[in-house]
Amino acid sequence: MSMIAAFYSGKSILITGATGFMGKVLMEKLLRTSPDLKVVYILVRPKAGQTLQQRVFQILNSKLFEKVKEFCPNVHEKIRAVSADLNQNDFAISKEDLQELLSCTNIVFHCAATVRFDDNLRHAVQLNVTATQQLLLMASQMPKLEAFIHISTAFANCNLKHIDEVIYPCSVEPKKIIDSMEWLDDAIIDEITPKLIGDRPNTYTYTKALGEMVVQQESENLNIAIVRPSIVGATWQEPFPGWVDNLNGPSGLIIAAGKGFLRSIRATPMAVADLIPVDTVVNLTLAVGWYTAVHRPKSTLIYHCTSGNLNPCNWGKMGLQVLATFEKVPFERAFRRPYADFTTNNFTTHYWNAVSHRAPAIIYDFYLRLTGRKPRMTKLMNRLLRTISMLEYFINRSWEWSTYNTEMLMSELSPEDQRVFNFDVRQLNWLEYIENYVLGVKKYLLKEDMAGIPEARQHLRRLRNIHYLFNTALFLIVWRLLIARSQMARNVWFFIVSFCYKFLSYFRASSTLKA
Ligand SMILES: CCCCCCCCCCCCCCCCCCCCCCCCCC(=O)SCCNC(=O)CCNC(=O)[C@H](O)C(C)(C)COP(=O)(O)OP(=O)(O)OC[C@H]1O[C@@H](n2cnc3c(N)ncnc32)[C@H](O)[C@@H]1OP(=O)(O)O
Ligand SMILES: NC(=O)C1=CN([C@@H]2O[C@H](COP(=O)(O)OP(=O)(O)OC[C@H]3O[C@@H](n4cnc5c(N)ncnc54)[C@H](OP(=O)(O)O)[C@@H]3O)[C@@H](O)[C@H]2O)C=CC1
Repeated sequence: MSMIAAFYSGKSILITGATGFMGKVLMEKLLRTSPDLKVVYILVRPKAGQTLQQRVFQILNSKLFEKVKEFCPNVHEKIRAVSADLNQNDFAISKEDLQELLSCTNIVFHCAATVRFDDNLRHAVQLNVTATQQLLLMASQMPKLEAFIHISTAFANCNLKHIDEVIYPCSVEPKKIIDSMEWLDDAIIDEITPKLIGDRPNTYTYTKALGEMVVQQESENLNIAIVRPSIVGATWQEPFPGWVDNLNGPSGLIIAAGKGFLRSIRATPMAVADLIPVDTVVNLTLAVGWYTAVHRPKSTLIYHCTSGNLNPCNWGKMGLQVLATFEKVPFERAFRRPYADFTTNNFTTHYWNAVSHRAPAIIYDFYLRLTGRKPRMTKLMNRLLRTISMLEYFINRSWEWSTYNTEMLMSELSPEDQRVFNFDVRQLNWLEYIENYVLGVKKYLLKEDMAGIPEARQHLRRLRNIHYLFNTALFLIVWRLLIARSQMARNVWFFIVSFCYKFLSYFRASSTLKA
């Protein structure tokens, strides 16, 4: 019997960010392994014209939740969606709902965040710092609370090379930042943002670091732990391999490469690709919830959920395996044949951006215009290049994260828990994982049918022929222009033609003699 699964039975669990990538997998695993839990409260906001009930219905009826229903047929009754917007004061939760949450919650998993790298500081602070502070305040009024688990990121301190499982203070107190956001206007905030974030690459990593400081400040009153995952990728094993549902991390770039948009990217092939499967993060998070509640460690423990120090994979190996998988399972309706390479300096990056990204986009838009359609490729390509520029920071550096607490926790688990809540990334076979990841992107993100593979292959063959034809035509045009303008080109052309003529005459003469 799993001690962790038994621990969650009968419990009331509050999850923020349950509609997000990680939140969904967390909810799924909880319901599958502890179907006897009392209730899962999820804070949800209406979004994109959908009410919260519609959103929850859609999630629970998705492929991800198919297996859960075998173990927990009344899954709909176990989920209680509470209308809440973390951007609002007191989360805009109704009084009755708030009362129920305060009086019943046993465990809090705080996953909600803005993970956008380009968010303005005000919004990032609101969600990643102020909302965390407010949730902690709520938690401090929960008499039955046993543990509060905060999901941060291993990149909160990406300005350092070696990162320990400790909280590193930021130069300005989070409370001061929160206060200043109330009275500073947007223009001034934009101006001071670079100074505040310092040597971090974006507001996301900075506000996640501030969020950790807020958590630390409340840790005297609460039983808290922090989980810091690195780059969260598709599922490794559970509920099935390769599940992914958003473009974050490598997923968007896998699509861009598979569809032939992305042809080169500035990356360091030997830099560690610190990817971690989402089910591994969820297993660790649930184990941390159990350990924090049952063992009540004296201080706030931080757990790194990273792969680099235990089972490293680099971007070069990952890229090659991604490309190899495209050979086996091509994506449908590709723009160009999938081929991409890493560039390592500014000059080659600019060159390949111009030749492999911008030029084909301009040519394709010209073709769209000629055929009376609206050009769109240049715009799309510009957005892709902007996205890449924001991810580059993370694929050209390596970090070292210590994992003492994570390893300590692993050793505390019973063999059964180590199996059911496996977060031992040493068992991960990268090549198999990446292949399943690419397949998952095709099936669950692009919603492409495997039956369409022969047609996709045929489309790629057509693209190859167009490519050869285009290159030959281009060569002939350039050559023709050169011959018209340069004596040297004419001499070379004359030499080649006469050489071919002589060769053919010799060949013809020798075959006549033999006959
Ligand atoms: C040796 C030879 C081998 C050769 C091999 C060659 C290999 C070739 C194979 C390639 C694979 C191998 C390399 C993998 C490298 C992975 C790097 C990962 C680093 C991640 C580090 C994370 C560390 C921190 C982890 C954390 O702790 S946090 C979680 C991470 N957080 C994020 O990853 C948010 C990022 N995103 C945004 O910050 C916003 O997305 C924003 C970007 C501002 C746009 O924003 P915007 O343009 O305003 O609007 P959107 O609506 O968002 O998107 C607008 C348009 O961009 C598209 N699009 C959104 N996203 C992405 C995305 N990712 N990738 C691509 N496209 C994307 C979207 O499809 C939409 O297209 P459209 O609709 O126009 O067609
Ligand atoms: N993905 C990754 O690579 C990594 C993620 N993390 C951390 O893991 C956690 C989860 O990330 P992930 O699941 O990937 O992120 P997602 O963007 O997929 O999910 C974010 C969640 O936060 C919710 N949320 C955002 N704004 C609000 C709001 N105003 N009110 C209520 N809910 C809101 C979203 O709700 P809605 O659906 O309504 O938008 C969604 O459920 C985050 O704390 C992130 O920092 C850490 C390392 C890496």
